Amino acid sequence: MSTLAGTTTREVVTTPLGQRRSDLLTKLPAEGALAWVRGGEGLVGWGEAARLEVSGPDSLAQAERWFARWCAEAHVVDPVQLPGSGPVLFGSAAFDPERGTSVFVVPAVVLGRRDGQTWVTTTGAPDGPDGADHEVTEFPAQAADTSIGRLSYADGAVDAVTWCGVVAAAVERIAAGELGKVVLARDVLVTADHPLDPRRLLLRLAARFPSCWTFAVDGLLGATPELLLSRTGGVVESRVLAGTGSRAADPAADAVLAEAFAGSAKDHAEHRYAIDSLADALRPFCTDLEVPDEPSVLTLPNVRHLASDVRGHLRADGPGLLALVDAVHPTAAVGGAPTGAALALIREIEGMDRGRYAGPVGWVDGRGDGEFGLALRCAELTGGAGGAEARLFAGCGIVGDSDPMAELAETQAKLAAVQAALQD
Ligand SMILES: C=C(O[C@H]1C=CC=C(C(=O)O)[C@@H]1O)C(=O)O
Repeated sequence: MSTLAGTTTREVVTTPLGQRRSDLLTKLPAEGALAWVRGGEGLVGWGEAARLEVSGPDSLAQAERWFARWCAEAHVVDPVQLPGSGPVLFGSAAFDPERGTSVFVVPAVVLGRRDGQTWVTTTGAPDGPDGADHEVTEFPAQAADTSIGRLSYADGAVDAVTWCGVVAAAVERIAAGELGKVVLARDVLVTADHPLDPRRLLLRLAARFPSCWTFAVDGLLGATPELLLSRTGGVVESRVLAGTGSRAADPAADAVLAEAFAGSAKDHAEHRYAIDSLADALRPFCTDLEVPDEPSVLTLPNVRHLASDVRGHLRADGPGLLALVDAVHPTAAVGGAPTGAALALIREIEGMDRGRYAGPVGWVDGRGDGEFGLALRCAELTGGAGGAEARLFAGCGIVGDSDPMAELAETQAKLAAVQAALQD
């Protein structure tokens, strides 16, 4: 299904706003918030100039063609000429496009900041209500601080005990030689007394996880530490994560955990699968690809991860960013290895519809620059506008020596990222 709003020539006008410091996320309205922000820079958007919902194996390719046609019919005024200025498409793709629906939105208004420069882009019919005069106002501060009251949690598709059994079954299948790694996930349901304001969640996540990418697309909100792929001109970059260690409040205990984690053979094995899958899929499109020999440790408030930053130069005839995302997804950070066997096992035993969790989420502009992360550490607001319900997700890489109880504890530590942001 696809809808292309507006039949008249579109006017896409980017206006420089100079050096502003105010928080981009505070500009968002409560309805239809779109965001991709890290360290105070990035893009926020609202309103819909066009929207595409698509499912099936060629969803990302369809979205790429659709946005190219949309841009070709637009009259663009863009004196800023930075990645993210001019026409922008936000997207949140299903983890498994054969089972889920991917959502793409061209916002009516985008507020962007990069390298200290701020701009606003408005899209609409010439002289229409969403035209270049659109006011960018700040919402009242209390909107982000409004209490949501008590939170109550319930099992998602699979309860915790059953999920441990699912992990044990996966370990047996790995031991039988069917595959090397599979990522298994679970969800929990949360209901609040009062409506969940997406801006409240986004502001709290961005403040607590400044090294992560805080995102919102069509009711899926989170702060992901994992960059699937970015493209800036001919340069592609990725931050591959896999392998997770716990944190302790006491500094001495935390140092002990950090040392054990850095030397953990199990976590290094999990990481190797993920980095190999990304590098193998990306290399054919690149003239060169720098892949670190050893991962580094990324420390977050709730967990620590093994991380590898990959960088390459695209071949001149390379495809667009959405096609590249399609080529690399799912890496073994969210699927497994080999990919086909892992996806088949996830469909067979996970017992949950992932929807857009663990799928690519981010943005692409009319030049083909953009950033897509993996939708991790996230909540899907399920109650509609003004709703007080959400689904939270977390998954873990399972290898031959995984212990189901330890993996359950790992999902709990990952879920804590959004839970802390929800709590008063
Ligand atoms: C699948 C998730 O995390 C991935 C990213 C980092 C570390 C992971 C791990 O150690 O299992 C996962 O591969 C999730 O957070 O839901």
